[in-house]
Amino acid sequence: MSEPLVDQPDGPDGQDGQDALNAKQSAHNPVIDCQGVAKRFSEGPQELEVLRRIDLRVERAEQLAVVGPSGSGKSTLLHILGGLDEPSSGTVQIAGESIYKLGQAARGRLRNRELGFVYQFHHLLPEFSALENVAMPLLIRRTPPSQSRQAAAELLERIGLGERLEHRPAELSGGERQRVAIARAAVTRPSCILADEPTGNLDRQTAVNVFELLQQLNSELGTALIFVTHDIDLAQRTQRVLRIEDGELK
Ligand SMILES: Nc1ncnc2c1ncn2[C@@H]1O[C@H](COP(=O)(O)OP(=O)(O)OP(=O)(O)O)[C@@H](O)[C@H]1O
Repeated sequence: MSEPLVDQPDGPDGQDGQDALNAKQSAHNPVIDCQGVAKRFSEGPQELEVLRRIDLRVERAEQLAVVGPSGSGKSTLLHILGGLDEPSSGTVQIAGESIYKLGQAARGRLRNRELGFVYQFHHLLPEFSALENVAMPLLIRRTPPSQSRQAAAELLERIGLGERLEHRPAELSGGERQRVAIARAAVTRPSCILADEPTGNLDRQTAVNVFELLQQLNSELGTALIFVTHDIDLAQRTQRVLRIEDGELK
């Protein structure tokens, strides 16, 4: 996947004001509304239909898990919902805006405003400290550096990493790295965090801790959560569990 983890700023001056207006107007829409989505991949002469007839509304502050066998299309669905991979057909609205009708720059801004992403592997920048990694999405939005660092420090302290601000990823445990990655996704106060097997690489207790952090952000900040997982126990602890089977949501 070639999309950056955090979107680069672009667009003419004055765009920030337009984006703020859009954000205000869209606050009453579902976070994500996906209708009639299908996804086909071409494999030489053959076509692989991974998803078909997917209808899904994710409301503000909702939490849901997506489960299904390996290769059933969970990650593909998450990428489509997150504006990272265009569906073959169907529509995806994020905060009321049809993301795939937008150009790349506006699409990036909408993603940056509304969504945060967490992956199985943390994808933190190795040469930067935990604090700098978490501040990065704010700096990219042109938030002043002192304000970005303060917001990052406050969030890291809130999630129990106040003693690790200056540590680089290599100096953190696997669970700590993943918590930093979650803080990076949450620091912009997105409407929704899309998490693709965020606990897949962790031991049981660390996985539970990381999952509970996502739930804490959901309840304290009202951030909706879409959680792709193979872990049925954790999935059952979310409000709603969706299963992908034969390319459809059950
Ligand atoms: N870019 C692509 N080109 C061709 N086929 C693809 C592409 N991306 C995914 N696929 C295929 O789509 C199917 C679904 O893949 P996906 O990664 O969404 O499954 P998944 O449910 O997330 O699997 P896992 O649980 O193993 O991570 C697989 O058969 C995969 O090979």
